[in-house]
Amino acid sequence: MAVKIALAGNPNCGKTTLFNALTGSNQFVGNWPGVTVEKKEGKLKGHKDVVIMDLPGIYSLSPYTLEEVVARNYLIAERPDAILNIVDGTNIERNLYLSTQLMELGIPVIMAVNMMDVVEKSGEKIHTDKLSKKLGCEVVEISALKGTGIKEAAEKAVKLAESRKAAVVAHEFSKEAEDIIAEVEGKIKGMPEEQKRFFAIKLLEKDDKINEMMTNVPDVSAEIKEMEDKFDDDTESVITNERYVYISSIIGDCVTKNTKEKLTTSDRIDRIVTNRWAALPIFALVMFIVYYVSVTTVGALLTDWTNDTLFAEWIIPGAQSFFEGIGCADWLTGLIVDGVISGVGAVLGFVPQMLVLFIFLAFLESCGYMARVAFIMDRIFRKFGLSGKSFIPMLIGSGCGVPGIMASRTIENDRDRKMTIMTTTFVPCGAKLPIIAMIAGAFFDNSGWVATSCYFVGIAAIICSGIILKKTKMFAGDPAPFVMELPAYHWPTVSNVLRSMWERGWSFIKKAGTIILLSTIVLWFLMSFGWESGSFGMVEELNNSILASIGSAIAWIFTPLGWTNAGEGWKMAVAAITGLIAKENVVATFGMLYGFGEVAEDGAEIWGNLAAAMTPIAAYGFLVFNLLCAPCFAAMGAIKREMNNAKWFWFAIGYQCGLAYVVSLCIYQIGTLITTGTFGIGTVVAFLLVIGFLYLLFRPYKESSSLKVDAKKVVSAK
Ligand SMILES: Nc1nc2c(ncn2[C@@H]2O[C@H](COP(=O)(O)OP(=O)(O)OP(=O)(O)O)[C@@H](O)[C@H]2O)c(=O)[nH]1
Ligand SMILES: [Mg+2]
Repeated sequence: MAVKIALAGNPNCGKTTLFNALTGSNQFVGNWPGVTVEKKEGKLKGHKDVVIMDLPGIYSLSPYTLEEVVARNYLIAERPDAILNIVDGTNIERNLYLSTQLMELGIPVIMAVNMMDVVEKSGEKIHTDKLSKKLGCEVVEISALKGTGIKEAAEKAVKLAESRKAAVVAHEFSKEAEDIIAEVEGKIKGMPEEQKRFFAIKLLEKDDKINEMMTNVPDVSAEIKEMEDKFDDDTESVITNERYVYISSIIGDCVTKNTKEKLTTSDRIDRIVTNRWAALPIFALVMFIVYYVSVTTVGALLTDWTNDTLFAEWIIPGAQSFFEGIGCADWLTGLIVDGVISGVGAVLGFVPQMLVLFIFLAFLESCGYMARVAFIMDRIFRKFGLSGKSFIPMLIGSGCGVPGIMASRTIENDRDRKMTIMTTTFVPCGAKLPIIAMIAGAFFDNSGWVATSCYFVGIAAIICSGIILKKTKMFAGDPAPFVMELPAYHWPTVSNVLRSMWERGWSFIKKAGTIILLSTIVLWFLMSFGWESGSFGMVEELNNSILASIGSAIAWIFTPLGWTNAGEGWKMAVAAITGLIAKENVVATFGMLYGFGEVAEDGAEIWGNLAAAMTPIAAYGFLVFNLLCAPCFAAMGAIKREMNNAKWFWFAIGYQCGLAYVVSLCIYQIGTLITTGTFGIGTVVAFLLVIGFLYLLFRPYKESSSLKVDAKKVVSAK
């Protein structure tokens, strides 16, 4: 039978880093607490029958948020054969709080003190031998990042697990507390001796979920009362206090601190980047650089080469003549060249830009800056009644919306969580980058502000939605307090950054080879067949195709958004709809409908045809529509899972599409008024929408509105 070893520890102590190193997996690692939200299983390298389980980080075994519940339930209900307790060596005192709880579970524990590379640099000493004796478990020193000591730690954990010894608790609380715990233990029946302490303490703490995990629950109200009377405090605080007293009693012996207290580099950097005034401009600048470099400079050079030379000059003409040369049927050549290569190729052309973006994101995530951004944004969010915790899902969402939505699990408050799920995908994800780059290239001469503005349009949409939704009954309430420790900055290793980039880039390429390929094939059939001169068959004129009929049937919806030029509005409509399957499809659809391959043959600019189809204002509106409207199928699935309620799911999708439509309409109508002076019904509607929007944004909160009424009454009474 396989042996199961669970990695448990505080958030951000390096569990996933160790898990990846031990199992050869590629799970997501980031330098902030709360990265892992689901348990992940992997086989220990070199051991066929040893399963390692990566768990979300927890501060204690009293869970508050969804991902903490995952970790606790696994430890209690599935009982791994051993726990490898990862402890952050730079923060050992606080980490031991969880350790004392893990050791009460009755599962053999081995402790790995991680981040030893940092500890050694700081001049601190951890005496593992003493620690081991006091805690009654083996303690080893490791650095998950550098890979030192991890093999030994794993081997020891395997041995411990295989021994299947029951664990004994070595630490002790004060005599009074221990006596009461012993009384409760005595009342618990039908449970192995070594597990009793954990349940006894949880019963004393009045943990409301522990009853479900026990077959018969003894009545311990007398003991609770006894403890509360003796210590003059509630039981939970008493036990917490007992733990800390115990930890401080041993820590002096086990750790020799570096007495020279000096300002660490992290503190010095934080003085600048989290400065009240400089923080936001720095963040804006960082994001500008990220998007500027990835969309406009380095990324664009690579992408232009891939699009203009690789695809346009070599692959497409090459494939065309190859298939014609071997006498392939016309329709098949069409399918392959005008369908698959034009569609998938148009998407793949943007891969270099995406990889550059992913390198930046990986760097920002693993160096620790992203955690600061959440902290900075919290100051702003709080003013509007939002929690900065909502910002972490967004940061993750700038890579891909699916993990972004899942990261909402770290949010305790259910309303805030729902709101975050609804708004996270507003931030441009990797798959939206091709749309941004295409529009920036075709209409705005690759200007850097287009991409950066998209990022900030996304943030603005989140903040505005937050404010507006918070003022409705559904979401009213104070934001949950946001407490996040700021991890120390560190240089990410090159291999980690590259691995993270590749992981994301590869899943993107895989998508191009599956769902996007499939979409282009279906689209090609729809755009190549139709009714022409009274009979059904392959059409000469694109406007006679089935796709054109479908598109035209819905195109009127988007007429107010300006997607109408030259009667080609249906192409935009079709592109936006296919974008709901996967965002890259927008580019693939344009690639096919605007002849990604054909234009190139006469040497014209690759996206020249597209540029002629819309005004730049409408194009920007189109871009914003695609940023804000419902995300791809995968992300919609994630929304459905996380909401776990059909009504909420449809509300979220409806809200996203509605907002996208309104914003896009206002951009087009008001932008057109400014640039050309055209005024019409659409303009009036746009202004009314803006006024309505401003009203929703600035109307007082429910509580304060009642105050105002009172004030008026007072005035009139006079
Ligand atoms: N210097 C140093 N950094 C490390 C070490 N181990 C992990 N890290 C870094 O610590 C950060 C957190 O690592 P993760 O593996 O994501 O931590 P985790 O415990 O899985 O975090 P959660 O999933 O949030 O609970 C990352 O930036 C790692 O690169 C180490 O031994 N030394
Ligand atoms: Mg993790």
